[in-house]
Amino acid sequence: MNPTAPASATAPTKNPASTQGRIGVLLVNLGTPDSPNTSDVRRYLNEFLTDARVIDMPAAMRYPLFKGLVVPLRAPKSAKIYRQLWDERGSPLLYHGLDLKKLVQEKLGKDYLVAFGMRYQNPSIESALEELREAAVERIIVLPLFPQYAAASTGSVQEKVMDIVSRWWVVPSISFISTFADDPGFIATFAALGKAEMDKHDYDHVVFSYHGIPERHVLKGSHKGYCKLGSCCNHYNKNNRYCYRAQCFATSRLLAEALGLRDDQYTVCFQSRLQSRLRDPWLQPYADEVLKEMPAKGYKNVLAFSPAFVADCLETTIEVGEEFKEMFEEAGGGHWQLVPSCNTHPIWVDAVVDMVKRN
Ligand SMILES: C=CC1=C(C)c2cc3[nH]c(cc4nc(cc5[nH]c(cc1n2)c(C)c5CCC(=O)O)C(CCC(=O)O)=C4C)c(C)c3C=C
Ligand SMILES: [Fe+2]
Ligand SMILES: [Fe+2]
Repeated sequence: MNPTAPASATAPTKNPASTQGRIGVLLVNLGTPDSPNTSDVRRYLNEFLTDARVIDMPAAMRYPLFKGLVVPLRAPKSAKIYRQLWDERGSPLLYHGLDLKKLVQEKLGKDYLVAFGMRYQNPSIESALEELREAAVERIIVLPLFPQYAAASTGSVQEKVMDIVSRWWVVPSISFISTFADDPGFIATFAALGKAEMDKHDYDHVVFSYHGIPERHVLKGSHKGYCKLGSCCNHYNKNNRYCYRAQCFATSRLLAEALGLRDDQYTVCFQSRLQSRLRDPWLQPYADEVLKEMPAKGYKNVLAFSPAFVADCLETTIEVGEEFKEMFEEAGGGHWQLVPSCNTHPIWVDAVVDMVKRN
């Protein structure tokens, strides 16, 4: 060592500034078309239904079948329903997401930067992640806005995020909130929304209708073959934490408890199955079949929750709120009411903030 050399040449300069930056929060929902025009709906469905986590068949079959056949046939029909959904602010899934982002940012304050992206279409996950990268966030917490983990929803978001970030030269620390099926704040939000409806009307039965997925998807994710799609899903534990069916049952039990419902006062069912010629079974019972049988069982006034969604969208407002209502009334039912989703309910905003801070 040269004793005459200045200390600064050999020792690193002291850096008084901390390396600590803001924490990035990425909220992600599924996605929606840019407009309800058939061409935009077609582009959305093409991206959605060629995702290998949604349609889990070899690409050589998936592309010709879905891009070539299913989507061209489905797009005009879906566009018609999307036109029914669209309001002056556009697609509810999008504007509720952007509103939530703003409110969560306000509550989290300047130590956090909150971004919002969609798995399919816009704003893209790429653009949201780029916003966080530009701001040199210290780490990223990803919250896919699906209460119950499914490979087709949460898993797809995770894969997309990891794919993008893995191509960055500097890969930041990153963590995922993979399920919040039993989160107390999430349950408290739906309980409050449900109670508000129960105060307005007397109901003889409650329905918890979840987005369906193929049974195969559940079994593929079963830990060491634990899930048999039977009574195993009635208990939510470390062996089936990511079993979609067990999570839906756990959410329902907790909601029923919060609403003071006995076991015989509610029914769990699964909606929105994609009818395919392959006729693969989806999670059952199917919601449309369940609700048509209700009037004959004496359930004339039914309150319907859709707790697989934290924002109103096509699947809640149109499918449960309008199509199911019509089917129920045609089957002899009296009053059918959809409980609105969490959207920007203050308890939900606090729940998201809590989940982020706990992570
Ligand atoms: C709750 C999370 C969701 C899971 C799990 C999920 C699985 C899944 N979905 C399809 C097919 C379609 N879903 C569609 C709409 C849609 N799906 C979700 C969420 C989940 N899907 C949302 C939030 C929405 C609504 C988006 C909106 O813009 O409002 C559609 C498009 C509508 C239509 O044409 O009917 C399709 C198709 C499959 C095949 C699947 C699992 C394998
Ligand atoms: Fe879906
Ligand atoms: Fe299970």
